[in-house]
Amino acid sequence: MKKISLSIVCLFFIQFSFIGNSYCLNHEKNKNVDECQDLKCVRTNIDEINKKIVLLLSERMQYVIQAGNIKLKNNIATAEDKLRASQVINQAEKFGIENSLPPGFTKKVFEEIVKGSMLYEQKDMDKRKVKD
Ligand SMILES: O=C(O)C(=O)C[C@]1(C(=O)O)C=C[C@@H](O)C=C1
Repeated sequence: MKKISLSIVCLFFIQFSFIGNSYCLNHEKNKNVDECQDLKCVRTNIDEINKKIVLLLSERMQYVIQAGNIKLKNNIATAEDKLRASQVINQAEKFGIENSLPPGFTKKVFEEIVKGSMLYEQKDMDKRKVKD
């Protein structure tokens, strides 16, 4: 009942006010995990975290592309740096464990991130090589 009346109030707000609009559509966002007691709330927050992860990956990729630019300037034609890649993965795995993630989880995620980054960096470097 409480939910239905809140929805009616929200429908009214969405029609007539910007502040009400954002409150009604966003009030489940950024709830801490203990405040989230239903799947809808949990999934709303997971979706928001996913967006933050994607934004960080996009920012990271800009630095990866810049690494490729610097390599080309220094006459290095290969994006892959195996030593650095394994340092990045091991450092992330250690930090993951320190932050309560299951062993091996962060390693797997970062293996994919670093491999995908390297392939995209190489593609971009090859494109530039042809152009210059
Ligand atoms: O540090 C570099 O040289 C990069 O190009 C970045 C990066 C990474 O994603 O962290 C990508 C490819 C290399 O194999 C190593 C590391």
